[in-house]
Amino acid sequence: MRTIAEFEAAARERLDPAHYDYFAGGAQDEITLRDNEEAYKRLRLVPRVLRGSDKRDLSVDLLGTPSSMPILVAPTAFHRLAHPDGELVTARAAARAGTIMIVSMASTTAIEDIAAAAREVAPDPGLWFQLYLQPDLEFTEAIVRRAENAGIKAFVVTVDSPVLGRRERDDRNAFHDLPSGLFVENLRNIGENRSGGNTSHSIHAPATTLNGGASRRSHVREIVMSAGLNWDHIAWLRSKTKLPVLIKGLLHAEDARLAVHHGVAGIVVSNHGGRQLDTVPATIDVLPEIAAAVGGALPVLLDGGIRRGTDVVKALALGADAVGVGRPVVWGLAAGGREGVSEVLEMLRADFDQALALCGGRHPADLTPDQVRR
Ligand SMILES: Cc1cc2nc3c(=O)[nH]c(=O)nc-3n(C[C@H](O)[C@H](O)[C@H](O)COP(=O)(O)O)c2cc1C
Ligand SMILES: CC(C)CC(=O)C(=O)O
Repeated sequence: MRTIAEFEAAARERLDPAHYDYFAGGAQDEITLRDNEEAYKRLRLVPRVLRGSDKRDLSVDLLGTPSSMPILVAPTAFHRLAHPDGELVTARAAARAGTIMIVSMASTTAIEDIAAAAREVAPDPGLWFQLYLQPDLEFTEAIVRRAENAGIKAFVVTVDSPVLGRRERDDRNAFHDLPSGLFVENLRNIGENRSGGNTSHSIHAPATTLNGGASRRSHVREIVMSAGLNWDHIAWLRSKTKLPVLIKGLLHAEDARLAVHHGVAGIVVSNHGGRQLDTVPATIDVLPEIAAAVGGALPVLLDGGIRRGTDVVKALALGADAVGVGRPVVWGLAAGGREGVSEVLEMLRADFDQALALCGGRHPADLTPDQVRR
């Protein structure tokens, strides 16, 4: 396979149509979902020449976590819907690629098992952990401790989901529950026997379904999207961990300034792959103003719509330190398991390396805003 689109086609053939729709879909009219990719097609690259772009080095260091390339695995939920071994496979492939995997809190494999799988491949894998801060802060703190003990190196708090976006494909398919046997393993009650529990987890956990509401029989909690979150919760998390705390899902330059003010370690410019508020801008279109607001004070990551090496080049040139890929990894996983994820990551690496060379760069940091035109 030569492109991410070919991986998506192969994944679609293998997946249950409702699960394909869950992975592929976005909110409402999917305007932002499409625009994330379309926005890159509106931008043109202006290469520099005669700069000796041999001996390229794609590696970056992000808040103390080294990555072999500025292309990370964005957090996506429910990998066992795509492959029986789910996140174990994704983690091994990311570790083999030497890149950072941001593990979703809504993984269908426990963080301890994901970390162990990554360690089979690399002694010190770059695993970060995405958090939906739960209103039950004691419970949230317990998850934080679990992830720390598993050896993760940073927390990424998702802040674009005060309520869940309306995904009409899921409504049409009545896809609101994980199939029996699959659980959001990180939400099992701490100390609970992992083999216990037999009730499906509800995906569309409404904010009214509160802690422990999944079922009286099961001890797997529902994920709660809490609209009450504010900057104090970020301060709270920072007081509970020594690890870097990033926030994911901001699009407004003023929020980027506030992130700097509140001492977060880094930000991820993201619209959740067009799955939350529809009609928000493509992430690449707001990146320049956010990069300007941050002014280099902290690392800026971006995700949404990255499918080609040229997309990576454009994002780095416009101010991102690294990018995340969500669906491409899921397509690799569904189409070909560990080999599939590895192929997707290596395809993106090679594509980026070539585009970097053609732009006259040797290192991700060589790319500059004047190399991108609208
Ligand atoms: C199927 C799916 C599940 C996702 N689950 C999560 C999640 O659990 N936590 C989160 O912060 N973001 C989640 N995201 C958003 C991704 O982290 C990321 O922002 C988005 O997928 C990037 O866009 P891309 O898929 O075009 O690369 C999910 C995205 C998809 C497609
Ligand atoms: C558990 C879900 C809310 C995961 C998610 O963020 C998504 O599906 O976009």
